[in-house]
Amino acid sequence: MAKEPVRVLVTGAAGQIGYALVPMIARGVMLGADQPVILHMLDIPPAAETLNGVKMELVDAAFPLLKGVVATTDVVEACTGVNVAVMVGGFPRKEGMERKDVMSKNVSIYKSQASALEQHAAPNCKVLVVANPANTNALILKEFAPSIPAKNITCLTRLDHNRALGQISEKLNVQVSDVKNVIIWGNHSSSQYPDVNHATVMTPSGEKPVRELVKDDAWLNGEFITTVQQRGAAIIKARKLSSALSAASAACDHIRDWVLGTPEGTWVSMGVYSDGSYNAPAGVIYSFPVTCKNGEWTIVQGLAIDEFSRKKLDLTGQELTEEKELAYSCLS
Ligand SMILES: NC(=O)c1ccc[n+]([C@@H]2O[C@H](COP(=O)([O-])OP(=O)(O)OC[C@H]3O[C@@H](n4cnc5c(N)ncnc54)[C@H](O)[C@@H]3O)[C@@H](O)[C@H]2O)c1
Ligand SMILES: O=C(O)C[C@H](O)C(=O)O
Repeated sequence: MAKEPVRVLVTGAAGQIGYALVPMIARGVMLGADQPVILHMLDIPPAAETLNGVKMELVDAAFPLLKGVVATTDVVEACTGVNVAVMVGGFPRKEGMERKDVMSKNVSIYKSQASALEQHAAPNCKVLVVANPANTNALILKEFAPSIPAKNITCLTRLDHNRALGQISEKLNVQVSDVKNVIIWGNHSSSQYPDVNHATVMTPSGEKPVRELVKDDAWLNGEFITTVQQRGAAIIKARKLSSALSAASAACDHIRDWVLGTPEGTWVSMGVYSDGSYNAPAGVIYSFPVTCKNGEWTIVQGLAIDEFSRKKLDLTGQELTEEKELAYSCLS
C-alpha cells in the first residue's frame, strides 16, 4: 500500500538554499524513494513572485513523489499540519550591520515562527534550523514553543560534519564514504571544533583510526581544523554567495538520518538541546555526536576528551552562552 504523504515545510524557499533543497525533497533524497511528500514553501511578500516561480518549476519537473505544493507568505498556512520543518528563512547580514543587528532581526523572526509552529504543525513535528545564527535561532524557537518537545528542535551542523569528512577523504585520497565518525562540537560558527580523534577509515585491511593513517598531527590539529571552521567564509569568497547545494544536501542528510536512523556503528553531528553532556553548557543548542533510531537522536556518551579538545569544547560553548545572552537582550 502506498505511504501517506509527509508534509515538509521549507521557510525561505525562494532563496538560494531553498532552490537547491526543494527538488531534493521532491525526489525523495530527504525521506526516501518510496515516501510521497507535500511541500509547504514559505517566504516573505517581497519574494512572493519568485516563490511562485519555484512552484511553477516544481510542477514542471513532474516529480512522481510530489503530491502537492503550498507556496505562501502566510506563516499559519505554511505551518499547518507539517511533519518536518526546515527553517532556512532569515535576514542576511548586510554591509555595515553589526552582529547584534543581524541577531536581533533573526531572533524576532524565530520567536514569531515558534508560535506558528507550536499552534499549527502536526504533533511531533521535527524541526531543523538552518538559518544563521543557526544554534541560537533554534534555541529561541525552542524557548518560544514550549509545547514542542525540546528533542524535536535541532540545528544544522551536518554541513560542517560533511566538510570534515571531505577534508579527510581528500588528504588520504580515499572515498568519502569510507570515512566516518568525525565530530563537530558546539556552534555552527568559526568557533566550532571539528574533532577527528574517534574518526576511522575503512581500508582493505579493516577500519583504521584517521590519526594513524594521516600521520600528521600538526595538520590535524591546525590546518584541518581551520579549513573546516572557515569553509563557509571560503565558499562566500569564491562564489560571492554562501553555500547552497552543500547546505541543502546536508539538511537532507540530517533529516534522513534522524527519521530513518544512522547506520550501525556510525554517528553524525547534530545541534541539539544540551543536557550538559561532556560538560558542555546546558540549555544551549550545542552540536554533539549522535546516533538516531526510531526517529529519536541520542548523544553518544563516554568518548575520551583530551586536554586539547577540552579547551576547544569550552571555547565554542562559551560563545554559545554569550550568543544566548545577546539573543535575550535583543528580545527584551
Ligand atoms: N547551518 C548551515 O550549515 C548553513 C549553511 C549555509 C547557509 N546557512 C544560512 O541559511 C540561511 C539562508 O541562506 P540562503 O543562502 O538561502 O539565503 P537567501 O538570502 O538566498 O534566502 C533566504 C530567504 O529567506 C527569506 N526570508 C527572510 N525573512 C523571512 C521570514 N521571516 N520568513 C520566511 N522567509 C524569510 C528571504 O526572502 C529569502 O528568500 C542564511 O541565514 C545562511 O547564513 C546556514
Ligand atoms: O552563511 C554563512 O555565513 C556561511 C554558512 O553558514 C556556511 O557554513 O556555509
